[in-house]
Amino acid sequence: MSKKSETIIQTEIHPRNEGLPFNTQYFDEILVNRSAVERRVKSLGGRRSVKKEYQAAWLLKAISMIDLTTLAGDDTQGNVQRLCMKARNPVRKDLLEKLGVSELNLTTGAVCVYHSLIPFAKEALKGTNIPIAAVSTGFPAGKNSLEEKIAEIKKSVAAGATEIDIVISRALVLENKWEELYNEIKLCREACGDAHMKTILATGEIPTYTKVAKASWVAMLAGSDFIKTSTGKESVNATLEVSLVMMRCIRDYYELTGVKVGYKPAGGIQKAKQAVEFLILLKEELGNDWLTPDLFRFGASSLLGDIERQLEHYVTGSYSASFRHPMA
Ligand SMILES: O=C[C@H](O)COP(=O)(O)O
Repeated sequence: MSKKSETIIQTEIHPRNEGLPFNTQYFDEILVNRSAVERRVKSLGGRRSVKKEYQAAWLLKAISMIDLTTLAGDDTQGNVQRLCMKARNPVRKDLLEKLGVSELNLTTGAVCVYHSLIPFAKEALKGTNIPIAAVSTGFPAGKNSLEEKIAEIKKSVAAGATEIDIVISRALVLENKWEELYNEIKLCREACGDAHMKTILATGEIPTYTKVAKASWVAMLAGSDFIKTSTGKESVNATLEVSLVMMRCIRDYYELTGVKVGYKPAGGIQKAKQAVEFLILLKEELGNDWLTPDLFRFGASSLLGDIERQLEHYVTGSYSASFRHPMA
């Protein structure tokens, strides 16, 4: 692989997050100032100017960090197979050639499906290293009993999922039952075994950024490998504001433990331009170390299509967005 391609896709194995014993001292005092969050996000707008040759690199990087998702009631074997084909070859060969990175072994970060579709994804991804992520624990509402949640996780792992996206019981956050939430997530983590666990907070259903931050801390203390914003089914899904709050919790947890927890914004990220905004925030808040599929994913069903369209515009010279190379 050429130097140029290597800088686009860099993966590194990060140690699992083993968590810490429950203690409210880590998050008791958190008080997030909403207007400070909004000001910081506003400051991202319109002040980046970046070399044109780096624009495509950002978009290719973004592709490598997509959990290519289908989570619809009408999912079938056929559409999961098509999704997996797309995950294996997310960008047309001729387009990669025109971009000068034809040797790049580009895939999406993972595919994300319901439990019952895992066998079809497994078959369609044979011979690749593309992980299968399964949504579990009564996705999307998370209203199943804890026993059912644990059983569901174990079944998905046995079926071949190597990543499990769990949903938390939002009521525990709303009622400040932090220790109960910790115990629930910890049991889910144990049920995951070697599979990496992403914990969905469903931030659109959490009324304050302070509670989002506290829930993020509880999820990390209980051993989540990633914290994730949303199921994609709430009325408000991933936002830059909530991402800022969660990324800062990840940074503080790293400072405390030396462990890097991953971040996954999900739901409603449909445009290449939006994806780049998330990556700029990530780079500024957590640094280049997090610009890898091991530590950052987009949960998205339609983002890839728009990125491909923008890459087409890029090679025909009509792409106008401007931003810096992700690793620059
Ligand atoms: O986790 C992934 C989300 O469900 C995808 O949401 P989306 O369909 O809005 O991209």
